[in-house]
Amino acid sequence: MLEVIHLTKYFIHGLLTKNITYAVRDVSFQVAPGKTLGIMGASGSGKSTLARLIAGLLPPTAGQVVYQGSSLTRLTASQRKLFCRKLQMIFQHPGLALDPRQTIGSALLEPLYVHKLIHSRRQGLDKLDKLLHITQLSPDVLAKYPWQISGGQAQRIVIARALGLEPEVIIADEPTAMLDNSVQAQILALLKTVQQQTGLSLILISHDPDIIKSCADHMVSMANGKIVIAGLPSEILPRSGGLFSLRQAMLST
Ligand SMILES: Nc1ncnc2c1ncn2[C@@H]1O[C@H](COP(=O)(O)OP(=O)(O)OP(=O)(O)O)[C@@H](O)[C@H]1O
Repeated sequence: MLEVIHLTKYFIHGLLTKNITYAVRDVSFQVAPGKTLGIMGASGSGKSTLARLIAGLLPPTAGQVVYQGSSLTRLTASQRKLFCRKLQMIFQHPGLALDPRQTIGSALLEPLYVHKLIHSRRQGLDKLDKLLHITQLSPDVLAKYPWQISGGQAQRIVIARALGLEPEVIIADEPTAMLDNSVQAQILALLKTVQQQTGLSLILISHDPDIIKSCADHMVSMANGKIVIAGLPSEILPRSGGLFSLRQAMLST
């Protein structure tokens, strides 16, 4: 269980007069294993700052993130390393998450060695096989560089790299914002399938009500750093009247 308890983050800026921006204010929620929490909100409402706080990439001004009963701020160095493996983040621009000088194969293998999840070339190849299978990528992608693949393939690779570390929580910050509708549906269906197979918790940040309605079990909506609405997406979000039904597209992938 992941718990966010009265989390607050403000930034102080300005040289002569100190200005304070409250990016996240007194935010609390829980995400159970196997469940998806959707986070919506306009630009600047605090979604990405909240994601970075949960991932431990930013220290909170107040409040805490508790994972499996332990507060992030009180983890020992080895617990922290394990938490960094168990919580993975996926961002909007998969291309930026991949080093242009590194082949895809090497990008997938490196974190497995760093976290000592593989100890030999044979184990590495077996693991790569499994990851390519789960993310429906062809083996010839392994020899390519990030600039030789499509945006959809790049996001699958980023997901494969995250899954290789056997995460229990994934925070996906607008993971499909740069992709066209059909690829978007494939990537979301992939995340859903993996969640059903592994029971991981998913925090899905999106400004798109169709995505939240199709994927999230619960949702919160943020404004000015605060949660202003929380509940079931089906009760909070209006019916989709669009021509493109994301749920149908996801089911047909
Ligand atoms: N490092 C920082 N220093 C100062 N202010 C910051 C910093 N990071 C974020 N902010 C401010 O905090 C507020 C929330 O920003 P944040 O990026 O979390 O919003 P967001 O909802 O993710 O926006 P978007 O959807 O555009 O990515 C904004 O007013 C932003 O300018």
